[in-house]
Amino acid sequence: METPKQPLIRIEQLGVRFGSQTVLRDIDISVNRGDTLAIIGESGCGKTVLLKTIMSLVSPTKGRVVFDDLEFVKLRERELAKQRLRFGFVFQQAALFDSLTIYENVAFALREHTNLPESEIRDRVRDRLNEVGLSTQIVTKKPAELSGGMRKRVGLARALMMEPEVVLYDEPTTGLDPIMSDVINELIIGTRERHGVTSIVVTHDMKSALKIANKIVMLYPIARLGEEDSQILFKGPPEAIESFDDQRVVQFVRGEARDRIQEMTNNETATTRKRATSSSESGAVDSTVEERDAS
Ligand SMILES: Nc1ncnc2c1ncn2[C@@H]1O[C@H](COP(=O)(O)OP(=O)(O)OP(=O)(O)O)[C@@H](O)[C@H]1O
Repeated sequence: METPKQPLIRIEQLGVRFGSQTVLRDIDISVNRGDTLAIIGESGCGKTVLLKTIMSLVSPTKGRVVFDDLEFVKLRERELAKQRLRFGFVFQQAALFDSLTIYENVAFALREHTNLPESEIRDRVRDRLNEVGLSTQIVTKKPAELSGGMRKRVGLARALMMEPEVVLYDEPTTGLDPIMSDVINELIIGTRERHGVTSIVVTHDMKSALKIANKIVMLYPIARLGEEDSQILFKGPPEAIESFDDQRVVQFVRGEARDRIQEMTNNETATTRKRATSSSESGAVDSTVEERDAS
């Protein structure tokens, strides 16, 4: 009998806290080789923190992340740096070096981490740029001379240069028009098909999540949960999320605010009252309350 495949990434009972603020609580997720996992959820629920914890840029307060049987937090700096080369990142703002040309940006990791001859590096830069639909005519330009969509594609080309096994995307379609968003979706799908990479995509973009992912995890902000509630509202294939029986999930998928505006107003009023009470108790004048009331 065939032994079941071990997931490539195992996130087990993960918790992350910053001071008194708990951001992630009891998170269990497994990602198989070749999966595209989309992590969705409203602003501030901890998506980016989760991505950073996977890379050990943030340390867990509880639980662990295991990548290919390795716990990054237990590795020495040098070994950690080596293992991180198995990952590629596509950051929200493309995070290119402004003072470097596009060529220098895309070639950067190869120049830093390999002894490849410049001719080989040039060929790879050309191939990767072509793969994301960019011509080599842009190589002498600086990032500021490109559109947002072009910069994101340069960011993807750069992330692929070291032939990573896993690509992490943080909000890859944010700030792009619907056509360019779909170009990025197609590139994420194409990258997985061509290079067999495993992808983890943090996104607000439901359309994108439904199109690119074979697994979706929806997180919820801890502050809105009871102590015993699970922070993962949904975990499963995209086809199951649209008919999922949880109003919080339905609202997010449909992009409906419903009672949220009232709720935000109530929270704001409660905060203002609390400030007013404490300042009148201390005899001080609370200018914040006056400013808020006036607006
Ligand atoms: N290094 C840090 N120190 C303290 N608090 C942090 C740190 N990083 C993130 N946080 C807090 O953790 C919470 C979750 O942040 P995170 O960036 O993961 O949210 P998100 O779901 O990605 O939001 P968005 O969709 O708006 O990008 C926020 O309240 C944020 O202020």
